[in-house]
Amino acid sequence: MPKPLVLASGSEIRAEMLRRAGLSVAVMPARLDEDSVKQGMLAEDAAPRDIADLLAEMKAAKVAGKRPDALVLGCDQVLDFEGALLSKPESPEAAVAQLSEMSGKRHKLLSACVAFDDGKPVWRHVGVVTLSMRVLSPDYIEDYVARNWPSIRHSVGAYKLEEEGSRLFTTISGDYFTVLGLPLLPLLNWLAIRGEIAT
Ligand SMILES: Nc1nc2c(ncn2[C@H]2C[C@H](O)[C@@H](COP(=O)(O)OP(=O)(O)OP(=O)(O)O)O2)c(=O)[nH]1
Repeated sequence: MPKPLVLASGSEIRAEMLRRAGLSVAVMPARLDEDSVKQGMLAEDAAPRDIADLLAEMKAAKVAGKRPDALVLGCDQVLDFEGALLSKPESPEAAVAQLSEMSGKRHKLLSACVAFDDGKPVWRHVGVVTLSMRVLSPDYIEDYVARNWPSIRHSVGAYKLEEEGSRLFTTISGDYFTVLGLPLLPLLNWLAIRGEIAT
């Protein structure tokens, strides 16, 4: 009998991706102090993928205790730009500065997902995508942020690929869903193998 699925994330796009795939999912955001965990791991020179993986596990663990009956998914996405870990821009000005820095260069998005069952981690995956940003004019960056701030403020890269953000890139090497924040295909593969979803 398939177990109930709980997404320990406040990310609308993650819930939307799962629901659009036909999965019934309950949302229970974990509400962690991510910044202090990130700062602690960066102080120990942790790799971006390890930071994303640990945060995803911590979010899943926090909610798994409340829902022992369910499969609980914790997620986290980090942006690796030339070895630095960027976070969601806190203001339109910060978004303009971040996009200006990334213009004409490549960065990576790493989307981690960890699944808990019976109070312990039973599956994990970190999806990695390399994005090549085109050279953007300062005027366009200003206009782009002014037009899209209410939407892009929730994205770690200050863009949404499924919206005007697609215009920022010349190539993307990796999985579309991973850019949006979830390694959806590996997750669906695992759920199918476990018999949690029909195929
Ligand atoms: N719709 C959309 N969202 C994006 C895109 N790129 C990144 N994101 C979002 C996905 C996540 O919601 C967010 C990454 O931040 P986090 O991994 O910390 O998740 P968030 O704070 O949203 O929720 P959570 O910490 O899981 O409760 O950025 C994109 O291209 N499109």
